[in-house]
Amino acid sequence: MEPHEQLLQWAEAKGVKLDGIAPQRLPGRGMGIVATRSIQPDEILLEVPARCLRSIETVPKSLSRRLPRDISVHGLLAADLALDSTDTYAAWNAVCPTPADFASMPLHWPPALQELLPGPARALLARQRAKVERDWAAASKLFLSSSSSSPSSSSPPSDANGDDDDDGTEKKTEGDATAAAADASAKKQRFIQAWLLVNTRTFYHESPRLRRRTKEDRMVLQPVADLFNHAGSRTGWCHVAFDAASFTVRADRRYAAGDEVRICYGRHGGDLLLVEYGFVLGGDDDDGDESRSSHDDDGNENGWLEENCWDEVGLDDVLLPRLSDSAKDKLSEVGFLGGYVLDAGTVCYRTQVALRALCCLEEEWRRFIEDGEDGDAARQGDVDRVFAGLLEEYRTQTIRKTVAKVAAMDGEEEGKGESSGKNSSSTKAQRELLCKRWRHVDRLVRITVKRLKGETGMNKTH
Ligand SMILES: C[S@@+](CC[C@H](N)C(=O)[O-])C[C@H]1O[C@@H](n2cnc3c(N)ncnc32)[C@H](O)[C@@H]1O
Repeated sequence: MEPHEQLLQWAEAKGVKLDGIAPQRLPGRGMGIVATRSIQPDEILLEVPARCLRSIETVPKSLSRRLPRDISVHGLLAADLALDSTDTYAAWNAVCPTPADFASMPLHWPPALQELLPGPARALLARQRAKVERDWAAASKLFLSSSSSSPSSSSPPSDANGDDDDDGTEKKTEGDATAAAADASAKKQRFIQAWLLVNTRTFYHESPRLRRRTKEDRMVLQPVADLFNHAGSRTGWCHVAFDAASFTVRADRRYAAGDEVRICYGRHGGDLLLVEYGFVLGGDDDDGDESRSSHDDDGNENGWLEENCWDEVGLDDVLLPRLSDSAKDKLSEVGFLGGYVLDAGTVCYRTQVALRALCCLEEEWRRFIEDGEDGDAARQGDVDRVFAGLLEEYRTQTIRKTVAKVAAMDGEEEGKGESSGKNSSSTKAQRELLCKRWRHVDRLVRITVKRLKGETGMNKTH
């Protein structure tokens, strides 16, 4: 029997109900959920009773009492996943991604490649790393203490894949510094693997205990529901809801047998999806060739943006280096320094403010902030021209050069990093993912340049 069939057997015995759907392996997406018959809008496709959740409530006391009281729920669940040596969740663990599957996560990329991520993705990665390190700092004592291998059993822990090569207790007593360092590193890697599982598979939930936590930390794991992939279109994803008794997933529309059924992880742009989930949505058939006129350029319904309608491009790297120190001070005073973005249809108001700090007189700039964009229509054309120039330069000087640099990198050089995916095929996949992300950035920038040049003013902000 396939692991996902065993998971279903285990989950259904615990009260999980699937109706008209089943897990299936899908090319390029790992596991996913597909319709097994035609489905009508509003049908309940999945019910996961609260007793099946893996949560702060299910972490054994033998583990939680040995961790700091203020450890995040994320850290606690990761420690539980990494150190659980019982077979309670064996059927569930067997369908979870392996460390090799997580080679696509930028956290595991070689530093040379991480440095070439778009600015917002680099910032997200730095925040993610800080969270991992904070949680590891809280959990590491337990992992590294000699008797800590398995708080809930006397046998050594095994990870989700049965890759049980960790005999930490013995190594530590050898007094061998090298072996101890390798052991510590392996334990940290195991923790990070579990941390990423939690990061990519949890659902927002509220229980009395979770309500005492920050919103960001109100997370639970649920079996089977964690096999739904993400849809980034405005429509075309099922509704997920919970109450005290259960989670339910309800069909948003009709599905034919064989259609993939997805949910929406949130209104996430491409940088976030890449850093937090390790994938990039949307086609990749565009090499930036200006001579080809693609319907995608207008972001119309059939284009690539349909697949990730919430995609956006961070512009801090475009604008901040252009601003003088005094312009930055002024922007900072009014709360508009940084955080500049554009999407397929709009350029954010913060960007408009920063652009005027670049190319308008101070009184015009102040009037714009006070009156909003409508008070400044006469200057909009000049601002658009300057902005289009900056974006075109960004395309030639940053985007294209970065894509060329990534394409020219070879796996051996990258392998010097601390990547978990050191073999050349995984680093090639990492490079392709990064290039794909940059090509999407390029397309959004190109769409904006066209609009700036083709219209008298940018009348949309967000
Ligand atoms: C909650 S899991 C979904 C199930 C997952 N595909 C699996 O094999 O277990 C989230 C992960 O699925 C993958 N994923 C989700 N949506 C995707 C999509 N639209 N395209 C490609 N990969 C996707 C990413 O690797 C993400 O980190």
